[in-house]
Amino acid sequence: MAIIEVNGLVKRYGEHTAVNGVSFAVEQGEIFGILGPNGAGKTTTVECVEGLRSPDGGAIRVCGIDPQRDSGELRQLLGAQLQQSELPEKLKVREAMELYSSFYRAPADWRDLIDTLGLTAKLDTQFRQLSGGQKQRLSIALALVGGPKVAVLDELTTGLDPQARRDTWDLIEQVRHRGVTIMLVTHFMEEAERLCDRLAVIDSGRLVALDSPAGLVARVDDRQRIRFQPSAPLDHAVLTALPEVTSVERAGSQLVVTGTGNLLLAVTAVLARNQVIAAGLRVEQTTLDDAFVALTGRSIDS
Ligand SMILES: Nc1ncnc2c1ncn2[C@@H]1O[C@H](COP(=O)(O)OP(=O)(O)OP(=O)(O)O)[C@@H](O)[C@H]1O
Repeated sequence: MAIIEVNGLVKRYGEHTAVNGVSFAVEQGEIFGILGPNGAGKTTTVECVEGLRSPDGGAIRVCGIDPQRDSGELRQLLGAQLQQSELPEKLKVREAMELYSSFYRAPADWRDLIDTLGLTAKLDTQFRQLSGGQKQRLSIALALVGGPKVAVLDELTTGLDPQARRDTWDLIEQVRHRGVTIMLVTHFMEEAERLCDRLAVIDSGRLVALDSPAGLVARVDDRQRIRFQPSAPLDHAVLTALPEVTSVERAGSQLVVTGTGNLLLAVTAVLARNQVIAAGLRVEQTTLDDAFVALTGRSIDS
């Protein structure tokens, strides 16, 4: 069952069309990622879903509710991660949880949530005295305190160190196991690959692909890359002549051979016939990064 439906969403800022006809449906219990480079229209899309921005075209439903028409009801169903700057510096963790849970008809047990998030020892700590990771975890707790059916998390792990990032991913898995549908905005490939069931890839306001991370990679092709240092000069033509090989490039002292099928076997057989040893040989599969470049024509960081 679709819990979020976005159909032909258009949002303009003056002359600039930030979101241009984006459609997708998020199923109940999914972790659904919105992936795209800076300025792609990800935040604008989720802000329309959250009812914070009014669309210029298209339709949105969250649990059957129009976010613009019934924002009061939406607040009870949808938990959004706050931007950190939205909390007063002197507010204590306990006060924040009590205040936010008072906004909801059927709030979750906030002590339980704080415990799961590892913040129990910080209940009497002011917001300004929390570390970056603790602030981030508090913002997740506040997104979940209303016992929402849907949680929208924007740039969940930006600014966290690698360990805190991994801990946050584990936490999001736990939240999903509580039955919450999660919409996650990210520009971290590893996060998208590790957490999301499906990804909407957005570029310049348009949806360019919608699939599982593995599906996106498979969609690009089954290209592989082999990297090695030849022990003796090798005529590239002996490799390019192979039907499995699509290209041979030199990278410093290494050769990078790209191709499909049983590339490794074909290349190593040719090397053996030519009495060339492949030092430091590595096989690299297509990654989500490669898929992103193939889909959008650029790297996510560019
Ligand atoms: N309030 C606004 N007024 C005018 N233009 C805006 C406004 N908010 C966003 N934009 C523009 O709309 C486009 C999409 O912005 P949006 O914040 O949705 O992108 P994003 O994919 O979330 O980017 P980022 O990853 O950098 O947060 C950008 O070109 C941005 O400059």
